[in-house]
Amino acid sequence: MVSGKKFIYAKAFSGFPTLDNFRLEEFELPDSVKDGEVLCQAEYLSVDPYMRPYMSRYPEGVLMIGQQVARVLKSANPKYPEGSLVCGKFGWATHTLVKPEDGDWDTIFPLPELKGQPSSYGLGVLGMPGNTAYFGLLELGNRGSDGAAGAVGSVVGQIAKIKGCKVIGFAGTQEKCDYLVKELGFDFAFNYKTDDIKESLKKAAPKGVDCYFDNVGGEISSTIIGHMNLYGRIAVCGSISAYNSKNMAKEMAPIIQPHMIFQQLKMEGFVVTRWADRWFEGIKQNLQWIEEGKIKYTETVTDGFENMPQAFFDMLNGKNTGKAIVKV
Ligand SMILES: NC(=O)C1=CN([C@@H]2O[C@H](COP(=O)(O)OP(=O)(O)OC[C@H]3O[C@@H](n4cnc5c(N)ncnc54)[C@H](OP(=O)(O)O)[C@@H]3O)[C@@H](O)[C@H]2O)C=CC1
Ligand SMILES: CCCCCC(=O)/C=C/[C@H]1[C@H](O)CC(=O)[C@@H]1CCCCCCC(=O)O
Repeated sequence: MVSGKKFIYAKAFSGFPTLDNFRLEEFELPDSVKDGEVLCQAEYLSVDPYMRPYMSRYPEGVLMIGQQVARVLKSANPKYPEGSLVCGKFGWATHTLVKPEDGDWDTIFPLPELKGQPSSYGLGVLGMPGNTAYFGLLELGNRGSDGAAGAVGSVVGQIAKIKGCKVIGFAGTQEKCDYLVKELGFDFAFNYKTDDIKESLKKAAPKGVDCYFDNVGGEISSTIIGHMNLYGRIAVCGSISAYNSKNMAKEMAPIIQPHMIFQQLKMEGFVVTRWADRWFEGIKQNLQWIEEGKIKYTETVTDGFENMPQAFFDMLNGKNTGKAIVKV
């Protein structure tokens, strides 16, 4: 018998996740596939911030959610030949039997041609996080990012540079700040754990901030918003500063409304799937920028499927630079 492994969401998250929240199980793989079915084997799995807040929508006992790049092991579906690579929302599992339906690209789609870039980039700059940066920035905002050294923020800042903006990033270590400025070409990067946000902004943006790409929420965001110029724009992408809170709805941050009113700011939240119909445009453009050397990208790779929870904790703790990935 050949078996696969999967992580079950065993106990609801409360505060920062722990090993108790997960249970590793084995399951039997089918010997063959039926008409239309595909059996996939994970090669790379993604650990993302959304997994922490999104799991509150699910009961205990379900498979942990998530996306992966997988190889087709067995196929009875001509769109997914054996040996080809797919991107699948298959959860934290080493193997997945799926029957792709027409139009259900959200569950599985063939990994696009990445022209020699690592297939794992399909979970990062050439996938959901890269598209979040591309559409979120170009459709809703511009310039300035926090959570800047991660999968989304690192691309946001580089696209903003491509578009001729002055870019300021915030990240949690001096090494990440050095990486943003020296490697990625940000104009300024500050350590939000040690630098005073107001003083940093006075130095880097003495005339104020026009646009803000918000990945973190909370006090830092309120401070940045308080430094924004007339008619400034805020793209609200995430609020990771509160994802591990026991009660996110009760988190307190300085009130932003007076500044929003007097500076007549425009703030808009988004989920990247809003641009599902343009998904491959984002991937194609980010790939072109990588090939032209205009976007640089890095990953923090954890080896071993069994280490999925640890990789998840590490990402939430800021141990990753660029995209946090698990290699099976
Ligand atoms: N709206 C949408 O459609 C999407 C939204 N998102 C959001 O974008 C944000 C970034 O995601 P992604 O790039 O994948 O993740 P990252 O690769 O940036 O990883 C998460 C990072 O967040 C930082 N972080 C952790 N805790 C805090 C905190 N309390 N305050 C500030 N920073 C913190 C850490 O870096 P550090 O060392 O700097 O602290 C960590 O490395 C998240 O909020 C996510 O939910 C992502 C995809 C789609
Ligand atoms: C307060 C929570 C904000 C979370 C913001 C965020 O990170 C959103 C990420 C989504 C993105 O917009 C598109 C996605 O793919 C991310 C979420 C995917 C959830 C899938 C859940 C279903 C499943 O896999 O079973």
